Amino acid sequence: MSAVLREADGTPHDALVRRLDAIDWQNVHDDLNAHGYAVIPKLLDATQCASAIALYDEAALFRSRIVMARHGYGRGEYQYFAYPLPDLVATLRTGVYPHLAPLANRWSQAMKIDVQYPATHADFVQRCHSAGQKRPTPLLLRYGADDYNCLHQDLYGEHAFPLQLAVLLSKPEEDFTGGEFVLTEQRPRMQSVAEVVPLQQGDAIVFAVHHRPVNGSRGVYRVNLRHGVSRLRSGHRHTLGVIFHDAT
Ligand SMILES: O=C(O)CCC(=O)C(=O)O
Ligand SMILES: [Fe+2]
Repeated sequence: MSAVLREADGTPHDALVRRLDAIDWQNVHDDLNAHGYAVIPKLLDATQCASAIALYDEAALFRSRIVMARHGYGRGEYQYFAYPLPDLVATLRTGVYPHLAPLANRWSQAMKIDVQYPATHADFVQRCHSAGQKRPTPLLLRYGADDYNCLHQDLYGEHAFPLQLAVLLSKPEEDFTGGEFVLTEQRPRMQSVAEVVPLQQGDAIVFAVHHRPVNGSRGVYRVNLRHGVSRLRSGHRHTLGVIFHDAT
């Protein structure tokens, strides 16, 4: 291959940045406004998914490992990355954030929450660090047969970015069965609604961490979201989770 071609192809980092730039973010915002989540098909290719799964066994990359059953979180395990984050994770975190911050700000205003988010992730994470939230929260999750993830919210301190991202790294029906991504919405004085989100390998889901605004007949109200994973019937399932705020 000629040097010119190599330059044009660029590094894996460049490829992911180009992929992020090609996304129709208005469409992502529209889906988030309508449903509280948006799917970005094929955010990562099969090679990127395989490299991300392989990171799980590199203990030095992580700051802690959680066995979910020990805490009543479900069954399965996950590990939080340490700083510095691996390239792929850092690129996703800093590359996706600026596309979501404008929507986060509109949601704040709609819900009359007195918080605005800066345009860059560097500035937002600086805010977290100044408040003592210094530990990185991106994580890799690993589930086997009969494992599941209880409905939860990834809040780790006073500062919380209202949207997060998860990428399914494994192939449904081939690598695992069952293990569906589930979201619930608790509406004021009403019963909760559940939604199962079908994902393919490499698909990302962007979803509300905690609250989102919904337009009702008497103005905007707040719904409370939780997410989790239904029980795997067989196989292994890996996910990469990207949360934008750091933890205390
Ligand atoms: O494994 C999943 O799909 C859910 C992961 C999760 O809870 C997260 O990324 O915060
Ligand atoms: Fe989560």
